[in-house]
Amino acid sequence: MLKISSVSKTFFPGTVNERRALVDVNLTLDDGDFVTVIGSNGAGKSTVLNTVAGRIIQDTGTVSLGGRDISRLKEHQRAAYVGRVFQDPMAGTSPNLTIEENLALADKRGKTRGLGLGVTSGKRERFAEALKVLELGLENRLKAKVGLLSGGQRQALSLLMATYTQPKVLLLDEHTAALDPQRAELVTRLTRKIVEEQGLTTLMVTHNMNQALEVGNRLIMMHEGRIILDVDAQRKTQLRPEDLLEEFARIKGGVMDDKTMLQ
Ligand SMILES: Nc1ncnc2c1ncn2[C@@H]1O[C@H](COP(=O)(O)OP(=O)(O)OP(=O)(O)O)[C@@H](O)[C@H]1O
Repeated sequence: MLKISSVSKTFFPGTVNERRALVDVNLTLDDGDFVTVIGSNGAGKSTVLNTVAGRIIQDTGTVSLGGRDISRLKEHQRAAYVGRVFQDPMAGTSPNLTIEENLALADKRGKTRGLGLGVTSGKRERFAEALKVLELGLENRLKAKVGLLSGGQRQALSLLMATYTQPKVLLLDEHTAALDPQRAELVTRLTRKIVEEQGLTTLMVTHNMNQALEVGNRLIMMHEGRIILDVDAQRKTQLRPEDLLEEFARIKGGVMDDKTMLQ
């Protein structure tokens, strides 16, 4: 279970640049919950993910995973529990290393690092088996440098790497946004498959409302640092993107003018 309790975060407090990124955010995910997160620009979506990952430490409140308070753990100390995929396909992989070396890195995540990235034949077999899930034929290219892969292939590999050691929570930060529609579709399909097969507890930020409605078993909408809407699985199946825009306008008394929210 992931529990975010009364978390607030203000950047540059007391200055002209003060930004209240999170205001008393409460969110509990049961094991296996797959929650999509939407909201206007600057709503606090990435900051929520950053506080779970430990990249940002909240001012007040706590974050706990499986009943353990991880609030004060540094990002690298949470690496064993938290998998993350970013928007940039280049961010999750090392271009100068081969596919199998990248997977060896993923395999070591959160463990004490040894010196080299020695890939034994046993490991190689396991990597090849895992790569088959992606249906991209990468299992036949274990010794290819990752820098040679396309953006979509790299993002699929990033996803596999982020989930390789079955993290307690998976954080997806607009991880399909930089891909063309076909590749985005592929990575979305793989995401559903991997999350479902491993029963991963997942938070996925997206600007694509169709994707937010189609994927996962719950949806939250954020605005100005707060969760303003929380939709369960059943209600989610009945909603259309237009309904979300209407909900936003109803709650905030304004119009969602972010074009990207209309995708
Ligand atoms: N590291 C930081 N330093 C200073 N301000 C930050 C930092 N990270 C976020 N902010 C500010 O906090 C607020 C929330 O930002 P956040 O990135 O969480 O929004 P978001 O919902 O992910 O937005 P977007 O959809 O535009 O990516 C914004 O006002 C942003 O400028």
